[in-house]
Amino acid sequence: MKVVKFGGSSVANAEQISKIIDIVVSDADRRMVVVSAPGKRFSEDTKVTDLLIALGETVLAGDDYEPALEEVVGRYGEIRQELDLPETIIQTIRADLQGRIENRSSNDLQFMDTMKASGEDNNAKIIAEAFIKKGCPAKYVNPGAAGMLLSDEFGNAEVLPESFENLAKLKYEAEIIIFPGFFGCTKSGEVATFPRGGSDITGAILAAAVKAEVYENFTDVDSVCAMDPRIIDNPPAIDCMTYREMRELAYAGFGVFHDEAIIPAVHAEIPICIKNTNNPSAPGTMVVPSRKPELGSVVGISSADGFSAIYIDKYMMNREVGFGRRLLQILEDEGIPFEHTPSGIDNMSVILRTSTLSDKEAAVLSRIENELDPDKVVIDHGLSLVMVVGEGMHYTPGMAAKATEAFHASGVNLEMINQGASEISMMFAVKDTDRIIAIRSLGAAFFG
Ligand SMILES: Nc1ncnc2c1ncn2[C@@H]1O[C@H](COP(=O)(O)OP(=O)(O)O)[C@@H](O)[C@H]1O
Ligand SMILES: N[C@@H](CC(=O)OP(=O)(O)O)C(=O)O
Repeated sequence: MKVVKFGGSSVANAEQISKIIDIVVSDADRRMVVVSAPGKRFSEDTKVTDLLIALGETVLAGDDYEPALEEVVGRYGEIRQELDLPETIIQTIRADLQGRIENRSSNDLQFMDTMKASGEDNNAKIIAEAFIKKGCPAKYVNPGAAGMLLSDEFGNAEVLPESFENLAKLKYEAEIIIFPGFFGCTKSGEVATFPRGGSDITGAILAAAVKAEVYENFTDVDSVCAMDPRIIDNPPAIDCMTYREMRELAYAGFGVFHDEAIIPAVHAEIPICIKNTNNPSAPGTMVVPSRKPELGSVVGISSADGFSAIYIDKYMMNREVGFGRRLLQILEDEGIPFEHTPSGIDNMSVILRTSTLSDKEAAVLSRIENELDPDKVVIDHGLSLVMVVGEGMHYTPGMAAKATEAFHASGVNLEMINQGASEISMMFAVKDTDRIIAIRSLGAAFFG
């Protein structure tokens, strides 16, 4: 059995939906289909999830939400018309959205999740109808009813372990399952969503639950590229990579696959194949537990902006037992996760996502000053992380030198390096303004 996930670009309009039906019916093993909400039909278009966020925010602001609601309904209306499905579907979708608004929770985050989740939920219902109309027995399955249980961190939920056993039962269904991605429900029955891009996570959970032979993730590129194709023209394609490589690259900027979607696949050892809905015969990129890399080879280079660094200097820090723990405790108390902590004998830095600091920055600074008595503490913003990743980098001398020479030659100032924490990656922090040039210079150094 194969679990297949189609991203927003693959289900953005009737033409794309017709392609996904052909892809599914062309292989009898493709029994479970996870779908996203309609994505962008052209580059300046707006994803339905973003329209739903705008609708939810209009409702919360107490403004007239009818135009925003009609814009969402209009997107489904166009799909329905082109697929020649009954008009009643659109009335049902409008009533569904009205119901979500009228019965809204007093918890704004939970309400927003209910609105966001409707994107995939209503699309899955339409797509199931489209399969049936083409004579292919298919069935919409509601994630909550099927036992996709999530934590109650609305907008950032995680799967609960019992979900896997609940969802395993779906493999006995006779029809092709059409399963909306991106959401599930909490133990108390409230809708909760994964982080943005989370339909990839739904697909991986289902694949692990039913012990699929492969998790096929269909998107709009032939393969994962060694660098973001939006930054570099014609980057090399990746035929095969490991879970670890994909996780590291996805975590820092490879938008093509969600980094958290790797975990369920790793646990169940399900290979992932990333393929193109617009060119399904292309082999795609395989993501597998292990591979034999060429020594010294790099598989990919990714980058992401939106990071900050806390720099702390304190003479004799190395003698102060518990300094690091107390620093991290302050972040824990404030609910701030950290990404990297490079340290020296008298200094320690913590890299974190700027969005997680938000309004807590002053409190964090004052606690560090009062509780850790540093010689100096500063918080720097506007940083990007650049990751160079490859199983082949392990035990290969000269990899960092090659990267720093490339930075030097292109005038990129390095703010921080973290090498060795992970044996398959090097992390470089640079100013946001240097990110693109940093990627291009590394690309030239490692891929020619
Ligand atoms: N390293 C990469 N390789 C391929 N595509 C990438 C990479 N980094 C970013 N992308 C972008 O990811 C896009 C596909 O991801 P996404 O928009 O989430 O697709 P979907 O609509 O299928 O969910 C591609 O169109 C491409 O622009
Ligand atoms: N629709 C959701 C979830 C998702 O995974 O979408 P996509 O497959 O278009 O990345 C989002 O936009 O975040």
